[in-house]
Amino acid sequence: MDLFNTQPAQNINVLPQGGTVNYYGIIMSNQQANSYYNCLLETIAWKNDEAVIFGKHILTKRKVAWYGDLPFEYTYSNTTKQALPWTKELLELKRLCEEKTGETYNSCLLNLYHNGDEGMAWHSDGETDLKKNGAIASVSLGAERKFAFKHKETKQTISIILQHGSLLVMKNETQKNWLHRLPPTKLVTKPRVNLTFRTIVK
Ligand SMILES: O=C(O)CCC(=O)C(=O)O
Ligand SMILES: [Fe+2]
Repeated sequence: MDLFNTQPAQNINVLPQGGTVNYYGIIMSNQQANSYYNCLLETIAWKNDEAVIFGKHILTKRKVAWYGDLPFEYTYSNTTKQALPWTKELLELKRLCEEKTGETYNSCLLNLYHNGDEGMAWHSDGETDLKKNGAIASVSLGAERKFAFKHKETKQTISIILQHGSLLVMKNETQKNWLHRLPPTKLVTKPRVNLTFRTIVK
């Protein structure tokens, strides 16, 4: 028994209603987290994210990558990407998430935020080829960042700090009822890598 555990318990829902978000806290040793962080920075096929906004092609500062079991096509921000085959480290992290959450995943979207200038605006992960109400497992490596939820109707907001080597899971009706974002901040000068393991249905 961990008498001095200061993390919220993983079976506690961070959301008060309309969805389930479990924060598991740090799920690996600091050494493991450092080594995944360094390795992913070097081995992932990072690309500036392409988005189409009002018909204009733009490149975001944040970098992204998309991996999966099959060369799935994945459309978001009005552009289509094709999944690359898993790397050794991504498969290890996928299995760790599956073991911790009791769910399975077949794809992973990675984000690289170079510093606090880069973030992600309010959205929900409701793309049509994602499994409806499927779990999304989010692993954070590198700089600690704030992550926030906003209820679509009540506008209630909840925020949480995502630590180096931590796991957060969003499931059930979270995407239907809540938006989430990674707010930009002047306080963070170091990179953060985020991996979201998802289930694509075709
Ligand atoms: O960087 C994060 O923690 C969240 C990323 C996210 O919401 C997404 O990729 O859909
Ligand atoms: Fe998201």
